[in-house]
Amino acid sequence: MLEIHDLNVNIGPTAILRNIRLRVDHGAIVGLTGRNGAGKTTLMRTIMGLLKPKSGTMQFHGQDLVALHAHQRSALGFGYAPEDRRLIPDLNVLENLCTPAWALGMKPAQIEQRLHHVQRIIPELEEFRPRRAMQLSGGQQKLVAIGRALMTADKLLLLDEPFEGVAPALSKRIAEVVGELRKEGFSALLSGADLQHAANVLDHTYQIDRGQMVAAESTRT
Ligand SMILES: Nc1ncnc2c1ncn2[C@@H]1O[C@H](COP(=O)(O)OP(=O)(O)OP(=O)(O)O)[C@@H](O)[C@H]1O
Repeated sequence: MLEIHDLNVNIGPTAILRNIRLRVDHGAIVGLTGRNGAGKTTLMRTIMGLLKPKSGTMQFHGQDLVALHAHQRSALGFGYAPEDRRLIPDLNVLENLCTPAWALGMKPAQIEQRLHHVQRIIPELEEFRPRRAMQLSGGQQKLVAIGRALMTADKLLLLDEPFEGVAPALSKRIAEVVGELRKEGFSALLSGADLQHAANVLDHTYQIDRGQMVAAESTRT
């Protein structure tokens, strides 16, 4: 489904990603591990179209992604929950959930339908809806960021560091949500220095170090 070959990404004059290859099959939950600064966020941002590769190919269902802008990739069914969540602190959770749907020009009835679907996967969001984003814990904000990504995504989710800085009970809950996404037929790429919490839902884990893939292992039988 998503296939990346020989991807090279520079930020300014510095080579950040080198000869990256990665594959996410339909319905697969794939991990991307590596230390801080290894290049996980850079890879996610490049897949979303927020950074332009220097060279290499990225295809989604055989379609060339490199030629598409970020909003065109969202329209293909991609959702992105960034590491720093990027919630708008003064807006309530409902408004935060709706921002990408508004940006894509979805009609109110369609937004309502998506909200219903997202809340079925993450029921906590219904209770959070009236609260301002700044009133939530870091882990609760991560759940909202996943929900927001789901508002426009129906195929591929990129979850950058979903467990980073999250208390164990909420990490367990986020892993359950990833399990639900699998049941719903989503594919996902999850990054983290430690993906232990998600070990039983990951199909494969890629390991990245200093901008290069060092290993890919199968984690499920
Ligand atoms: N805007 C930027 N300008 C210069 N260098 C950058 C920029 N963004 C990232 N880098 C560098 O690119 C490398 C990869 O960073 P990246 O954020 O992708 O790593 P990461 O694996 O996601 O780690 P972290 O969890 O710390 O974010 C790091 O060496 C980082 O310093």
